[in-house]
Amino acid sequence: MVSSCLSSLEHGVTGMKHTYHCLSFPNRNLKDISILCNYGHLQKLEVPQNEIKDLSCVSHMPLLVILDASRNQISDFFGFQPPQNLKEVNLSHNQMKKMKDLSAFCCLRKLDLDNGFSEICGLKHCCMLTHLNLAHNKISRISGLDTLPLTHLFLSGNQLKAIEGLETLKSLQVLDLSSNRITSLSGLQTLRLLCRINLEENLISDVQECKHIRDHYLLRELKLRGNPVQVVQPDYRLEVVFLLQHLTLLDEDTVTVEEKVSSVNKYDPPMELAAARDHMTHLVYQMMQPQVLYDSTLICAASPYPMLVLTGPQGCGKRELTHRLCQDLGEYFAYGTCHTTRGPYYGEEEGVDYHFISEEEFQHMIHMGKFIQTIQYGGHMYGLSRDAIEDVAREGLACCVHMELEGVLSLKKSCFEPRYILLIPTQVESYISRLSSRGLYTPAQMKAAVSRIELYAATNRQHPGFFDCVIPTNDLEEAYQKLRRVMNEYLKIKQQEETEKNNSTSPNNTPSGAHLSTQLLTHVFFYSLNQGWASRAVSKQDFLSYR
Ligand SMILES: Nc1ncnc2c1ncn2[C@@H]1O[C@H](COP(=O)(O)OP(=O)(O)OP(=O)(O)O)[C@@H](O)[C@H]1O
Repeated sequence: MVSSCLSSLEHGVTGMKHTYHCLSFPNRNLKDISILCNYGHLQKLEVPQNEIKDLSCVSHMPLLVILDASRNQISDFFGFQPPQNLKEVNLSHNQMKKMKDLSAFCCLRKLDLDNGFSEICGLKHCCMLTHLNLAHNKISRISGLDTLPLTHLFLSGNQLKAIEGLETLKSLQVLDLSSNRITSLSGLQTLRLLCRINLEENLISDVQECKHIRDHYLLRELKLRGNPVQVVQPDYRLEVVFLLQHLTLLDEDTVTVEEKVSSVNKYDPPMELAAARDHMTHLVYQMMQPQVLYDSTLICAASPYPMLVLTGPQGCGKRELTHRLCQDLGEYFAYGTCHTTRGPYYGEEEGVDYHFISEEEFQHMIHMGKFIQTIQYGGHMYGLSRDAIEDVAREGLACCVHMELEGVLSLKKSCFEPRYILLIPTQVESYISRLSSRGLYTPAQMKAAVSRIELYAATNRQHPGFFDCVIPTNDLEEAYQKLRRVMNEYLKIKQQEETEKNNSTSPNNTPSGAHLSTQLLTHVFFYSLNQGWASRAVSKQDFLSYR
């Protein structure tokens, strides 16, 4: 058969048989190709899809570079003398059962062995092997590949349960592990050059597994179709796109710019967007409630209700300063108690530091339209309720609260127009030692808090006027004195004290009158702030109309 093939091939070809460099006989029912022993100059031999059992003729082809004998009946693994330059061998779909030592084939670059092996071995000295196809075998553990310079590895259709033994394959670019029983992507972390991964038809059920390949900046194509994760996680695609921002193809579908934007907006929205959403949520829930007629405490067309917000990174001292200010200037300010889902720290009191409530209660309050703003911080919810402000306002006082930047952004969207004081640590070391001396935070929490200093600083730099005043908090006592000075100045406290002293002899000076005067000055303070810090007297009628 071969000879008839060859003679038909030779027919019309000039030159001698030894001049052939390439012979190709696919699917010709060839059984015996021993005649090819005479073709010593062959560089490429392609005899796929025949019935060949013996490849010993290859021993007579010292110049052979490419051999394709796939889909035959060969059972003898590499049963020929190694041609010195043999680079590509395809012996897939034959009847070989066991791999054997290929040290003599050290020039191999590409090897296809899609057979029935249960163990990988014998490749240790193939120090040029870059492409290896071991698909459709019975391999349950990857081993013996760690010394190879592989760039392409195909192990689909095996019995792998875990990705192990690949850690050292730092040159790997394309990896096919489809149709196995893999549950985790752990083991791929070190393979930073990967640009294509096929994990179809496995047992991956958690999208967070993608975190193992999150830093693979060259990764462009990922296939995860046929894994439980697609069923279990309804937003699977968006979540994968969020975790792997560099992907261009997911499950063979192009990852669009719109998908990338939606995924970021969903899983890590920019602060402004989160604040807008927060504001919208509370507004909508509030509007969905049966109409409540709030007393006019918080509503005044002429000027907004006075509020003071101390903001800054966690543990910078803003809470202590807020409490102290409300204590010292109790005739002007009262503490607006927020709600939180975190449990009380040692020494914290219900209603004093926070209203400590459960997650369900918090959600219920959101749905009842109770909050002005909320944030999630450190895994807990925090929120400022309208009632908390109302309680203070009813006392005729200005509400003083402390909050993180996200809360400020949300509050700025509301009808309230507080004054914002930024308290910022400028000496990181002393900030860290203050945080650790509280004994409340894990190193990760402290790291997160420290990283937010720059967030505040950048906001202050990039948005002049965003904060009304900035006070460094390296030394809390100094910070408080500065805060008091600012407040005294705003409130014209000296001037008021003198006025009160002068009036103390006046028969008309009733206690309620004094209280009113305090309220009036509070109002003056905020009114003047609204007018660009210009001091201005406000008439009693003005004040009463505000009340
Ligand atoms: N309603 C709110 N909106 C936004 N941020 C808030 C709100 N209530 C509290 N926060 C802030 O959430 C952060 C965490 O509060 P928490 O009381 O758990 O922290 P802390 O460790 O005691 O730190 P701090 O001393 O700064 O309050 C703090 O920065 C706090 O100011």
